[in-house]
Amino acid sequence: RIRHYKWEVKYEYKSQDCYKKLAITINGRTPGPTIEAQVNDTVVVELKNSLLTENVAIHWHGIRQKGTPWFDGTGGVTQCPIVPGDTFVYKFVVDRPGTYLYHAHYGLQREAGLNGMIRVSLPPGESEPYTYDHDRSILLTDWYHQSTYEQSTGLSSLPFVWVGEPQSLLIHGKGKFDCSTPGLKAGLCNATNPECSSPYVITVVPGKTYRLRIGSLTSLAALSFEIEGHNMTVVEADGHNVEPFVVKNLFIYSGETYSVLIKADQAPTRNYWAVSKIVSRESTTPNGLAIFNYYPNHPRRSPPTVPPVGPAWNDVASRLTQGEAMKARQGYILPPPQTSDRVIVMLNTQNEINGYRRWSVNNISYNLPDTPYLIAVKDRLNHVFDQTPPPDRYDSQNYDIFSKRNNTNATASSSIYKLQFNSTVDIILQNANTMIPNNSETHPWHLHGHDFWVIGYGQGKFDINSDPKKYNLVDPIMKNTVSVQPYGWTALRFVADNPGVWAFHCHIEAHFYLGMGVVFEEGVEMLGRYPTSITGCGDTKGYRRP
Ligand SMILES: O=C1O[C@H]([C@@H](O)CO)C(O)=C1O
Repeated sequence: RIRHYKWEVKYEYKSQDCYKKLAITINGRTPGPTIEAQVNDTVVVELKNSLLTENVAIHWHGIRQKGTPWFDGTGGVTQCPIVPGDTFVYKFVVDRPGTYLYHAHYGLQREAGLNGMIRVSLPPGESEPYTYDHDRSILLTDWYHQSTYEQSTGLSSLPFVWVGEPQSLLIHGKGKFDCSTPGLKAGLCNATNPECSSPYVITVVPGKTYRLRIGSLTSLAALSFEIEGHNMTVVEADGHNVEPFVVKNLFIYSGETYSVLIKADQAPTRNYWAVSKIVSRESTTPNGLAIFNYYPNHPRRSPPTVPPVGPAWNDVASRLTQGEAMKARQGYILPPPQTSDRVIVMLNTQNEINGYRRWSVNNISYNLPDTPYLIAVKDRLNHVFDQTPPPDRYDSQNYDIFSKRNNTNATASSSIYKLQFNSTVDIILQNANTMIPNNSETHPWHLHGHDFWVIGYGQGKFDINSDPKKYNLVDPIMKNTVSVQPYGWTALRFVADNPGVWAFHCHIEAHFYLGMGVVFEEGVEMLGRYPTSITGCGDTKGYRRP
């Protein structure tokens, strides 16, 4: 079946958290409409760019794009961005059930609210290995009052201006900023604006079980999500069934999705709080609040209690515990290849290059070329990006991940990793100290075009001789996004079996913008003709294929 969507993307003033700001909307909404499809449906999105002065591209996060790498929606990697006034047609098959996301993948546009969810259901007659009465989806985001222009200018300026902590946390597009905050410009914040005056409501019928699909597309924040007084049983992560485990609060990083089962089994005479809270950074941002409404109580009736405070922001151990608790569900285990053909260790560092603040992988900070790689590789336009391959290792013997380093030899580059088609690749993401003493951050890494097995986590420096012996090669979960904890490492394995060019990057929007990512290429020579709609920029202006 074809699922056809017609979307218009434009800037509009929105007051998601009572503060008026220019948001990017789809058909007037942020989050945009949820794409609902069944396994093996073809999704067609006809996207009109009405941003007037700005390009756009949309990435279908978690959809592997088998056979359609040109519709991955990654500006500079898989397509030329869509110029103002143009309509671009994305067309791809959703080949697996589960919960996925979509969002802008151009500049910092995700920050402005261009995001939404994708829900792929099983074909009729097939069922999930768990039962529930109703299915609901919520998207968690953080929200800044500055525009993408102000943010991106600050990030690429001397002196460096960091985006700072978000002003609000939104639950499915709704939040509440305190309009009595001193220093606000008159007329911008209006606590009685109907767009924000009541929180998001999840209505439940007492006694019923809900599958709640939770996605995070924060720009920066790692979150803890909880529903007062209710346990959650995690059953799905990034489209894969997990061996069920119960949590009081769910840690969720930007780019991840989870399904949890929640039974409405508490006193039905009242409502409860649903809370999102920033973890892994010491943030001043107030918690996001929604109402978990027990029918027939009034949906706007505030719960009689104070919202739960959630875990401490710096409780790394609990976050690692959740990661380790996640295993592929019995009966749904796809064991990884037991050995790999190549191991790439990626040291994540914050650097300065010519005085400019950047993030790097093995001392290389990523710069996108003007001509998308997919076209450049397919048509052998070797001059459009750096041809020296990036390194598979950093100098781990002499690098102290626990101390502040200047990393003066970091450089910017547009080089890419060429992977042998069908080879098995291990990636070890190694975290380190930032340029601030005694500070290391959390980074969610997202891989396009593939799922990977999460085969190991650890604290401190990864030891290539002993740590691989501890890998879980029996029942590891597959995901498309995984976190790397402060001063820790995460190991993942994937098979390079999807012809195309694929970004792999930190999902913190400002970090990718500052170079924290790499690009993999595999099997592009096997691809047929790409659609000409992806050309038009860099060396492909007025282009005829060689
Ligand atoms: O890239 C970043 O810069 C700031 C800080 O390190 C310097 O202001 C921060 O928290 C980041 O994640």
